[in-house]
Amino acid sequence: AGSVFPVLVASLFLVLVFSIKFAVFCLVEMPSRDRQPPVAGLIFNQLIHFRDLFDYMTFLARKHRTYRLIMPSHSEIYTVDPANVEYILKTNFSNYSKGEYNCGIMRDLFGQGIFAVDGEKWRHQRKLASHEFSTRNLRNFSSSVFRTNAVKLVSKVATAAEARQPMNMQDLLMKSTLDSIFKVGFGVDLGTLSGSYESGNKFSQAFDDANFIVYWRFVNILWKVERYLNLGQEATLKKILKTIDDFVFELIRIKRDQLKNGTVDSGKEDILSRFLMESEKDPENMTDQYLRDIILNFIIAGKDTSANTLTWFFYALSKNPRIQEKVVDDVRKATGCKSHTSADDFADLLTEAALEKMHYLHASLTETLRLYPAVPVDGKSALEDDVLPDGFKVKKGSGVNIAAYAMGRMTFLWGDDAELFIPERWLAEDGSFNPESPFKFNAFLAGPRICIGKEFAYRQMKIVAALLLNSHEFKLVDEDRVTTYRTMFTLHMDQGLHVYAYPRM
Ligand code: HEM
Repeated sequence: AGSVFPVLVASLFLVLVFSIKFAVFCLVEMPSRDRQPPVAGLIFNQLIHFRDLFDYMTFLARKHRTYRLIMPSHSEIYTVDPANVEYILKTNFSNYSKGEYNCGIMRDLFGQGIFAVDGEKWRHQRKLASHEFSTRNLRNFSSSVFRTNAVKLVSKVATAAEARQPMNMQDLLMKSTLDSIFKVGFGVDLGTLSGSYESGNKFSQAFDDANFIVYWRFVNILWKVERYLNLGQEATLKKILKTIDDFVFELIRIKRDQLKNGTVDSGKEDILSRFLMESEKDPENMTDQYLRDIILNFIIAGKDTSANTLTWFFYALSKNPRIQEKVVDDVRKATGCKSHTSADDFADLLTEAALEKMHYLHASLTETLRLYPAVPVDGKSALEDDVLPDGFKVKKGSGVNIAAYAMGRMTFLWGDDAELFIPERWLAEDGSFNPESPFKFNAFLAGPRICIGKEFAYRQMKIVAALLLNSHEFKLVDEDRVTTYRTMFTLHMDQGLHVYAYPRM
């Protein structure tokens, strides 16, 4: 109790300072309209609304397309204006970096990995990763891994369907995508879906918990004090990070041994092996610690995003049986498969050409990302004073956030039916997919830091969705249950997605 007291005093003091600052803003700055974005509140408001944070941002964005929240050290600006988004992500890219504020929060988990660095470190990793993702080798290898793992997933679902048992699809999808990313990224069969590898499951749970606790720091301005005193969530995080680190360093050790013994197949080197070979040329910079960071960033990039999107996709389809049937028609037409086929046979039909023909499935996944973007908010920091296209000033050091979740719900962007799930909005008259500007639909962001894995993710999601839907029909266990997210970096469904599956003819 003794160590809690200083935190309590510090909190009260900060609340007092904040309240005075806020009063000064309201009384002095607001009426004079210095053309900074309107103040929508204090960062404390986000603390109160932490559980429904992204909906709270949506609520504020309906009032002001660009607004700011006041913090002790700086303002955090939020925008849903596509012109601003284009300006921040592309036109004046060099003025909007991740910044020390965001990177400082993320460092314990993400280290010096691509998500949490700027400048030279970012350029180096971006170049290496972009090269990897563009190779035909990786495309072929990853597609075959996706097919193999999706067939295993169908078999899990079939077992539950036969026993008429409900299943948590989010859990199964998370395990399946984690297995895929480990195989493609690091050449390792983790086997979390089959439950064959206990430490893989422990690692996965630790990773999700760390994602949640680190995100909490964005609203808990006392996190550094708590970390220093080793209290509460910060004490838990410390333990979790140890589990994560032990696991990843062991992985690096195994891969280094494999490389030394020449047991890596040179035609199919996974991404980690390539980074390791790179590290031999540059051992001073590419230390084990740096490799650990690259690996963790890669996992969060590749596991949570695709699994979260698929989870919301199955949720939307279970809510809309008509759309579910249309997706099944689409995948069967594209593969030339007239009725039920075994998962193994159907997987062979999922060639790149067939996947490209699946316009309705592509539209449904994109509609999912519009309403449930896997990365719901993306934060940058202004290096210099600036003025956004909507005329609002940005002060040096301000946070600038692109609120993708809120953007997907704006009627001024998507029309009065913005909150409804309508894949058809993405289709041209001839049924082909019609993309939107990446500054309006920004689930993958845009500009020089656009997601590297976009094509990879669509390919994976299409293979998994096609195989599952060709074999089973999905219905929610409880139609009336309120479904929401767990606030963190990625849009996890809170409490999972519980469905029944029925074999499809
Ligand atoms: C539905 C799936 C996905 C979505 C919605 C998505 C979205 C995003 C977003 C919003 C960012 C920007 C994050 C930021 O700057 O803070 C990003 C970056 C990135 N994504 Fe994805 N992503 C997906 C899948 C993947 C996959 C499967 C991979 C790789 C296996 C991947 C690799 C990356 C990488 C390496 C970056 C960092 C790019 C940079 O900073 O230059 N993503 N992604």
